Amino acid sequence: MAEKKVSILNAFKTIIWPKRTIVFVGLLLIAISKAASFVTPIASRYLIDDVIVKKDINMLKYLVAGVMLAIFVQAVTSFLLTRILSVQAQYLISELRAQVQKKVLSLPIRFFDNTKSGALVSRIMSDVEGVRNLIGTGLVQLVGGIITAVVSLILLLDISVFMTLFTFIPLIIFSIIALKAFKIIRPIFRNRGKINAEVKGRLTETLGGIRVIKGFNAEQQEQHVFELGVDRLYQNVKKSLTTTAFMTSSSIFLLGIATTSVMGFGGYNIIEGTLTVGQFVEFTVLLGLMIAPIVQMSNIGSQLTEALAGLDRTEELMNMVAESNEEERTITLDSIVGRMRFSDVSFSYEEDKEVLHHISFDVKPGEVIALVGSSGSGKSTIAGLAASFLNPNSGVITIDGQDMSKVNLNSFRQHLGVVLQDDFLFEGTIRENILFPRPDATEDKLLQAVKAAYVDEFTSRFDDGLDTLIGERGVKLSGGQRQRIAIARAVLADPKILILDEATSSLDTESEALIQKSLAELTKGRTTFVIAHRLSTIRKADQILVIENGKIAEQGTHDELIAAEGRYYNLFTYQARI
Ligand SMILES: Nc1ncnc2c1ncn2[C@@H]1O[C@H](COP(=O)(O)OP(=O)(O)OP(=O)(O)O)[C@@H](O)[C@H]1O
Repeated sequence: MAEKKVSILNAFKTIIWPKRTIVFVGLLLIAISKAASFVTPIASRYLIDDVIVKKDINMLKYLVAGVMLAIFVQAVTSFLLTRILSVQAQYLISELRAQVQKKVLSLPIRFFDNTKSGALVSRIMSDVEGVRNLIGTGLVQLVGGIITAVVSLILLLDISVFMTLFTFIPLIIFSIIALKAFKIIRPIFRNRGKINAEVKGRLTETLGGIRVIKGFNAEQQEQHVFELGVDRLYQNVKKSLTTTAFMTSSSIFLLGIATTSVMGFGGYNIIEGTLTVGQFVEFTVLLGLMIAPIVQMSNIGSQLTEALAGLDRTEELMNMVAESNEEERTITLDSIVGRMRFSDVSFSYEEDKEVLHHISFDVKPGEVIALVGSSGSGKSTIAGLAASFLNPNSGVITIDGQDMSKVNLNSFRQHLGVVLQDDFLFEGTIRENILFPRPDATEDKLLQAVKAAYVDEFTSRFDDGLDTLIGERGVKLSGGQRQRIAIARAVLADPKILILDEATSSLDTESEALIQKSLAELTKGRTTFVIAHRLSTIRKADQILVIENGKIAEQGTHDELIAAEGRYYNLFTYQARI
């Protein structure tokens, strides 16, 4: 994936500007809040110089009332800031997550072959959280901090130019160090997101493949891989911590110098009579008011940096090309009969490594076409092309005479159904799993599908029938039962074109018979591409393509191919893997 940085300008344009009203309200609130924060230090000068020295009770009342009011204003603005900005930021995060997920789902299958799903989960869920710091309190605090620092500076200069300059030099040095540090930290944060995603991705795979890991006694190996991953994460955090630690310690040192100067010069000026005690106290409190946001800014700065890094990655993803190009794919298929033709189709996953060479064949509507051949010969690739998951490098695939590369993918896929080897069932009830391609199907249709796939044969034995929970928290189903649910799902979807990857696992004869019967029901009247592993399926196919090394080695019906005594005959007679 190409590295691409979103400039702050870009983040401003796409995230902050559309929410300008809310950000403006936030800025207004922070300005009010900060203005109120100056009341206490100013009041403290009057308290010492006027109220205490001149014993002015009347003024004391005004001072106390003023300070109370200021504190009340600060409390209210702080509540509103969090309430308005943080809620808005969280809303934006959920909106962005939905957008990113939509984008991810629109990417071609090839993308998913090359990207860990754990990494994608982190892209969708974590990376967009940076918005919280842009729209939320981060940016506003930064602006608030700047306002406070500038106003304090003016007030400080008003009290004593000399003292201010002396305290200011260390602060300038600190700011320069902080800016340099951010430059170092930003790429570290960027990298952290990547490492996090990789480690999470591997962990998800480890947990998903626990049977294989335990089966091969490979826990140690996985532990090792994970330890390396968390160590990379640790090294990354360590690097950023070193920089932050350096920043913190230099801030302590430089601020110490500033404080010492204030003590020295302040004490001297009071003795000399050029500074009142009240002014001295005001100066000290104001200095604190100015320094606090500067120190805080280093924190906010790194938050903003992290936010921008996360958004960089989101932007990268959002710029990827979706599989369906609506401008090129202009043909809409409202209804189809299901005639498919491959004309001189070649395909390669990687450049210069062609895996299918000049494939041509015709499938009539409703025909079952069996793809057989040794492992790696290209059967799944042909099925992938027929399902529009892949696009040919050269040659043309047509559906009902229309060039598939010009057909709108959604309009084609509404006529498509897939039943794959390791079919995907998710947490939920059996009913939900069958209904998922057609959530609005009537109960009648659902029951028909359930019957056709012989799902009722086992659900009738469950107390909750079709509403039985499956998955982690539910009942565990056998391979054959899972397959039948997948078949029922396809029957309900009622596609015109069906891609069927027959399971290789052998089932007991009874299950096998039920699956065969339900498959016969499913393929009736549908153009079916079946990656066939069972003799019974192949025998019944209208057409068999024997694929070898990405080419069609033989083509015909079972009887024709047996009579020809060629490759198929050999596969068949030697009971090789077909
Ligand atoms: N995502 C991919 N990226 C790169 N090469 C791939 C990819 N998928 C498959 N291939 C290669 O393409 C060739 C054909 O693979 P394909 O999966 O179509 O074979 P198959 O006949 O279905 O095999 P099997 O019966 O083992 O599933 C193989 O050489 C394989 O290594």
